[in-house]
Amino acid sequence: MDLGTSAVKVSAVTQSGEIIAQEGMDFPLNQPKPGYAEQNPNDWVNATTVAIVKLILNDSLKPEQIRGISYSGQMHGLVLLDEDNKVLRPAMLWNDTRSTKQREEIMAKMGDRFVEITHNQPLEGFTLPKLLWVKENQPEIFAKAKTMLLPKDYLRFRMTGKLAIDYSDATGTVMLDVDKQEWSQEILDAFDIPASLCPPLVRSIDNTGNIDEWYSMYSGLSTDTVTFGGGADNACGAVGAGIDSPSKVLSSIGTSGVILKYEPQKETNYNGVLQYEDHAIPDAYYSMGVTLAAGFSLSWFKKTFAEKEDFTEVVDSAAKSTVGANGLLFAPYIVGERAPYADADVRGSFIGIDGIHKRYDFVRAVLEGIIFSFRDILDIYEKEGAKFDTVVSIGGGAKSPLWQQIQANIFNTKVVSLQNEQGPGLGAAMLAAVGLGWFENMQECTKVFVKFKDVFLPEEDDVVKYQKLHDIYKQIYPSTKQITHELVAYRRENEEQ
Ligand SMILES: Nc1ncnc2c1ncn2[C@@H]1O[C@H](COP(=O)(O)OP(=O)(O)O)[C@@H](O)[C@H]1O
Ligand SMILES: O=C(CO)[C@@H](O)[C@H](O)COP(=O)(O)O
Repeated sequence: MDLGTSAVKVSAVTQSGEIIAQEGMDFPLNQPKPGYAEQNPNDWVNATTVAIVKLILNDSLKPEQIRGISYSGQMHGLVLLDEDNKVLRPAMLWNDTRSTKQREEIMAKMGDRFVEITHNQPLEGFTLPKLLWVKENQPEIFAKAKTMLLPKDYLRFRMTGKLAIDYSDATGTVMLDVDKQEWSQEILDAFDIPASLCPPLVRSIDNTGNIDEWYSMYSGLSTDTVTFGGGADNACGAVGAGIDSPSKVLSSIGTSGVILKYEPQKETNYNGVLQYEDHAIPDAYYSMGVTLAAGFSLSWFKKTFAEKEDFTEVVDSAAKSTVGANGLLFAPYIVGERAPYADADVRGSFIGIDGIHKRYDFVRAVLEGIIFSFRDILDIYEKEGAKFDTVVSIGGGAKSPLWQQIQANIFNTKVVSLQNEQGPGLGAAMLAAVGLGWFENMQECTKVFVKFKDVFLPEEDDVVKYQKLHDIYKQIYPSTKQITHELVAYRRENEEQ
């Protein structure tokens, strides 16, 4: 099960790694104020159940055939439960950036020590600043909170009645001591958070209990089906895309965008410039830079300017434009940014709008701007000495061959796609396959499950043009930071009146 931000996607995968059926269901994202991003955890459960029922009824999957279930989940989102395990407030998601004050307080109190423990900066997107926001702004809810879960862990809880979190999602809370691999008592003490809020830690391949009677009745699943720990969606995406060495890089275009590198050693620390997380693969790690609005920028554009049209046709229209969209650039900071600029209040821009531009130039600029932002992350890795020979492209954005060719040209590296762009869902299934004992380890499972499809090679002339355009693109952030901050402040003042 891949619990994304736009939808849940449930895939049925055989012992030889064939995806034999896939069902999904969308759910809404609520943005009631600037910087807020929330979802109702019950929407995740209902949407997942509808997808499971469709698998059983439409795809004729027999419940007793389903041996194991594992989970890939949107990261960092805060779900708070009371003493009866009832949801206390809407989940605050990874792209909710209201907690700048709390982020600053964490740094003021713990500074470099925080980065030493967690290998991360306490950015607004992560769970701890959100928890502190609730503590400060909704003390009556914080007082009632008995358990904190991340999105996929809430889903698992509703299916099994058991509380657990895997290490890859636990690092994303920035409350885990990465060196000790346990909840950081030092951080919990510093911010007066009861340790009992933190659920038990499990490995991604660990058995987390069978489907319980209630969920079996509700969904039609069998109580013989076993669940497994699962992982953060980017960890699972990397597993499903076969990112098993530091020379391959993952490019994921979901709601967010991610450039991710496999890290064999725990000791690596990017001092919070890039995220550093426990992997879903036991005893491995990964680092990544996140563009907050990748697929989200494209979906916003489509919803706003081409609502009734077919998604693929709108994306394909970008082929009518040129490299550089006839001199139009787009910066995808439409909900703020995380990497390389950790700035919750910057906003996006189209730069260079000309009377000759057509809508397809804007579409092209959106596709290119998102990949320029990915290029910024690759630049950080290359400065650190990394050398990549292959980019594996996953996520909804990987449905577009044009977008993958643009990636090959902007990255000046070979891009390959998967037979099914559902990397995180496949990765989750691989965790269940290893958990069930079908394979000795993740490496053995990768050999059978991960299958590549198309290859996109860099085209020399376009590579040169994109290098020039990226140099221009890099000027957008420093040139627009102040202006866009003032516009966000203006909006806040006016919405508060
Ligand atoms: N046909 C398409 N071509 C390119 N991109 C697409 C297409 N359809 C959807 N997308 C993009 O895929 C994104 C969703 O990707 P997905 O991996 O499902 O996200 P999530 O896991 O966050 O729910 C959307 O935001 C959209 O921009
Ligand atoms: O915040 C992050 C990673 O740190 C995001 O990547 C979320 O994990 C959401 O993923 P998608 O819904 O875009 O797949």
